[in-house]
Amino acid sequence: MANNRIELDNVFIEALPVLNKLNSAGFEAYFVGGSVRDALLNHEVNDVDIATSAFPNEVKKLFKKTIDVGIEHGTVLVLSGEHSYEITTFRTESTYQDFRRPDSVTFVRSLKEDLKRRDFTINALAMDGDGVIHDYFNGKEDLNSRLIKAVGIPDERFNEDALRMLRATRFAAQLDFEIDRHTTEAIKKHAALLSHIAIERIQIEFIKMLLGKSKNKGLLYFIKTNLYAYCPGLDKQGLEGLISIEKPFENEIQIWVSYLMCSTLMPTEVRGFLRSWKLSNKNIQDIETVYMTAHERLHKQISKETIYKVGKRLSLETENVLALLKYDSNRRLVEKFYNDLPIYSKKDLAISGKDLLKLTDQKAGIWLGDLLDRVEQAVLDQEIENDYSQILKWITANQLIPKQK
Ligand SMILES: Nc1ccn([C@@H]2O[C@H](COP(=O)(O)OP(=O)(O)OP(=O)(O)O)[C@@H](O)[C@H]2O)c(=O)n1
Repeated sequence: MANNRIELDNVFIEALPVLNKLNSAGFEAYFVGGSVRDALLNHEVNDVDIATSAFPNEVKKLFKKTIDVGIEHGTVLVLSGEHSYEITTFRTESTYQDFRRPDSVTFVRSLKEDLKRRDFTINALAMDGDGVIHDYFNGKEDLNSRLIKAVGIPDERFNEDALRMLRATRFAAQLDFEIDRHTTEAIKKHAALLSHIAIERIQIEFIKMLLGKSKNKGLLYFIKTNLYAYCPGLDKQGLEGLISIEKPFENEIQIWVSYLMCSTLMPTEVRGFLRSWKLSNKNIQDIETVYMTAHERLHKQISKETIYKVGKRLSLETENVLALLKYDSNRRLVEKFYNDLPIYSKKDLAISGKDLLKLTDQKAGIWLGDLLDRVEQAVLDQEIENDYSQILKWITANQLIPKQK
């Protein structure tokens, strides 16, 4: 058992009196969930959750100070010294009607039954007061292999609570873990269920994912599994923009501004987008202020010509080019395209307006400007080379010279 036991950290030691009291009254009690996972990973543990075989009324009888925080789900908050602990009765979750949290729970006396209904094997670990780990679903092995794997059948876990799919990508980002293949497949299959989940819950996981030290790992799963398509207004370009930002994000405002700068959203659509994520008015105001300032600064710094050409090359609106140019890494990307351009302006075309007038014996008019625009686009799109005879051939083949009156 020695290698199955860990040295208890202070946060756990402080909570031992609570565990001991439950044990002395004849109940089982364990530390569960994220605290055990994090302790095994040698990560800092800030607060601990406790699961017990005692029913809520039995917990309430044992402790002097308790608050019913989620009694219908079996959770009682116990105040002990300077600390408070959520104590939840072992439970199974039976009826799921709407892919959200359980609408009816059954209290049970078995730890294994309780762990069985949890989302991922790495979150289905329990630890007793002696530091002994109780691991029924190979959670420790998955921690070692750095793998997020649903407990039991992934389809069932995601049908119980669709938010878990997003939690998987959040944990991938926070822990730098991969998501198990079957679990990933199940997420792809059930991604649409995310639309049943309240935006407030989605927002919390989305932000946690982006604050994760390996945000790109999470984002790549988020895109690959198509989960993003079921979050309000998110587009791939904006998310890919976030991937290209190398520096880790420090706060929520930074994340939203960066997303807006990279997405296809127009400035006029920004407020509606932020509202659809139910952000607070204060946050919306802060995000808009930073976003608009960034825009203005960009307008001043970058020549109109560059923006125009890059936009043409990438088939992007001016606003989006500005967004891409915001970050150094993106600047490099754009410069790459810019440097790859076959021409940098109409003046670089191998054929001129004068040439065309001479060749066609036509009078100058709107048609000439339109024609040069089309030639420019064809050359930028690399449909034809910037070569006098190739351009002429292309113009003739496409009958782009107006008939003489
Ligand atoms: N949709 C959910 C949410 C939570 N849990 C279980 O409840 C525990 C506690 O959940 P929560 O506090 O939301 O997350 P943690 O895993 O503790 O992670 P963190 O504290 O880092 O958010 C999880 O470990 C997991 O066992 C679950 O099975 N399904």
